[in-house]
Amino acid sequence: MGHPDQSADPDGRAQADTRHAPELIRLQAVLRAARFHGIDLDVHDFAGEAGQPVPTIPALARWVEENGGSAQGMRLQWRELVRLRDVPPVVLMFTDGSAGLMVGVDAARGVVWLVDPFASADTSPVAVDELRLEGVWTGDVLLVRGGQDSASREEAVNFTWLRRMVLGERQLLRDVVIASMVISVLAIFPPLIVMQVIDRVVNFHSMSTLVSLTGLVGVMSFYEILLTYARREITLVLTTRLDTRISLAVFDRLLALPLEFFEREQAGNVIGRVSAIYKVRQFMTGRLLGTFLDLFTLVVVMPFLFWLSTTLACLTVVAAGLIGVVILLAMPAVGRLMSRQVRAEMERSGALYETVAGIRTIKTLALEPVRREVWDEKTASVVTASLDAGRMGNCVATAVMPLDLFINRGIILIGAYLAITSTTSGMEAGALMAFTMLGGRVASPLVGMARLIDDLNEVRSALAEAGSVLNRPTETRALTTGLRPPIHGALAFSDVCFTYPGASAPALSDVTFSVPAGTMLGLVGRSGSGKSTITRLLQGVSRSYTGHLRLDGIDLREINLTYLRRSCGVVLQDNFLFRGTIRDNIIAGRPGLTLEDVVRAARLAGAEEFIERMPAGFDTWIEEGSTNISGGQRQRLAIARAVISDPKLMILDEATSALDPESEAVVNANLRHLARGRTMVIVSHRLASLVACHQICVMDHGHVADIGTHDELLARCAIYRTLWMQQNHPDGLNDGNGRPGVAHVQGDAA
Ligand SMILES: Nc1ncnc2c1ncn2[C@@H]1O[C@H](COP(=O)(O)OP(=O)(O)OP(=O)(O)O)[C@@H](O)[C@H]1O
Repeated sequence: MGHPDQSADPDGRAQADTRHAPELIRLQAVLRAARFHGIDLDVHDFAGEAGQPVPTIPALARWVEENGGSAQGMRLQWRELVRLRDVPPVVLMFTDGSAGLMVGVDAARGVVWLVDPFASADTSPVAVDELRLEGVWTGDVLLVRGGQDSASREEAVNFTWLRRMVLGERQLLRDVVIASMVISVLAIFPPLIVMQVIDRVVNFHSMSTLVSLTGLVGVMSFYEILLTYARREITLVLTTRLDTRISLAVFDRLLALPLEFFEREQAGNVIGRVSAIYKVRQFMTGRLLGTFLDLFTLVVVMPFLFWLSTTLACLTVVAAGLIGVVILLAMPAVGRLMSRQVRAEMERSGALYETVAGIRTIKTLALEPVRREVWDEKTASVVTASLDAGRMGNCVATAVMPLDLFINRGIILIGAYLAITSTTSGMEAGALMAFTMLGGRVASPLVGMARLIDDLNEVRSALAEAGSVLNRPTETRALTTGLRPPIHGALAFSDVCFTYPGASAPALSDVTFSVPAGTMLGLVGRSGSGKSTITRLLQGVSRSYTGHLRLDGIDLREINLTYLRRSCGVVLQDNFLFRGTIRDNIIAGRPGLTLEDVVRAARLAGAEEFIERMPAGFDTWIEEGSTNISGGQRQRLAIARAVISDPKLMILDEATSALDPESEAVVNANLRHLARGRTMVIVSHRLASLVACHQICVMDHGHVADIGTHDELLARCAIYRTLWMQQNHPDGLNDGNGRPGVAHVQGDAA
């Protein structure tokens, strides 16, 4: 975290405030550049890359893009930098991990004008020349641009979307096309040379012609090798870049889908359908590009074929055309079989995912035979579908084979016949050889085009599958727009009603209560009474409720969703820890947090003591599925992760329910420290852990049955009393306050 004393530095960083860590200066620079375009960024929304101490350009660009802007990283030389004359603030990355804002260029004087990202708006920029800048500048810049068209972020995933993705790589496409065209032209020469060898060298025993032809062959082969290498290399880069583009876009879209969607859909199914997009990518850069490039060969070779022999050229075209017709006729049937195969494969991968995800339950309940049966069934469907599709393909290939053989062999015979019989055709042995060498090249693009249309069926179904997930309404708008008020934590529900999509009964009906800032609210009630639903509404997971839900007087739906979720610390019953160190898990990619913050959060969560006992302390590695730590330790780490950003609102939904009594006691004891200065909403089945809450809200069938302190509820709420007695006096004895025992109360509650 060391930061050079920039006040002593005469360059552009001179103004940078020594109180800020370099990475914060970098974030602030991007934040100011974005503000110039009316994009409001929040440093807390920035998600750094694991293992990167300073914000990287891709992570910064993603931050801007997630908030509705667009950003592009570039590596520039000084002379290129001074050409960026009329662009708004440009972020220059510095070697120490900080950054500067370039607000102007004076090419005549050879200086750029820099400002310190933290300086006030009226601070004058500093002029920095090439020499001074080069001492600190990495050469990287980030260009931030204004409001990315939100429509393009929400654009449907279909052929137009894919075309836009592919055309995004225009330059590489152009290079591949040029290389292919030259290769196509070069392809004419070998047959020409063969023609010359046979007609001139062999027939006339001309050694000198052979020598010159050998030289020519050598030179051309060299160029062909070079060009083919270049084309392969460019195609490789093109494919990889396209893969990256598509991956990023698809993943962004997937993350923007609301949680409700993932809860409804089977995870394996979602993965299978989204992965279908790669079939499409494969098609675009494989078959489609290949056939497109082959077409150049066709354009170049065709006239040459007609020049060699019109009759043979016509016969070749007719045969290739017939192949195309056969394929087109078979296409609908093949298409249907292909879709069936795609669907069967997706269902099988869904079953595989489900088995791996639920392996613990499968093993514990000895469900292996059942899962095996499901797998066998799905595999059988895949096998049948692939066999059917394969057989159909085989039939088509066999049907076109005679035509294919005709092009490759029959043409030689007809050519030979023409050469022997016709005095006018003028076809010589060399020309016939050349023709047969080139004839195959004409057939393959024509056949390829027909197959292409055939493949389109498969691609269309794959794209439709991916689209059925990715084209659902996202929460992007809510995530990137809305207010970001300072949060104190006062909650108010008034007449809130909510029904889950597809459910017949409402989960919440006319819920009205309020929670003053900085107090603790306990939520109790029988299973299914709506407790978790209340916490979901608070986190903005479900937003289709009626009535009003206000946070500090502001309607929750007006608050930026990302900001709201970041401002809320949430601990659930089963918290997922990522593979990585304890420190990484607690920081969870939030910028600007130090080890001291991690230690403070761990202390608050009661986790410090057990972490320190671990061999590597905060650098202890957590395995996948947190198998190397206990349930209680995992919960405490989850609490530390939730409190590290000091949220003013915390939600604990059955956070201690799965813990043993000792771990629960430790966590509960810490809750009191934790609660200081924050609003806490605690859902718990164990009423004893809620006694200290300022208010306890008793839910019953989606209604608020009562709300009050523990003592008030014990005195007046039958449901609460029943639950309390069941947990604390299960023998049905009087609770010692002269209140009735459980048997009596149950009658009451009914
Ligand atoms: N994703 C969902 N889709 C449809 N209905 C749901 C969904 N989640 C919950 N419900 C229904 O909404 C009602 C309230 O559920 P909720 O999870 O809020 O209850 P709860 O009081 O938290 O229960 P528990 O104590 O068992 O966690 C229940 O009837 C439940 O069946």
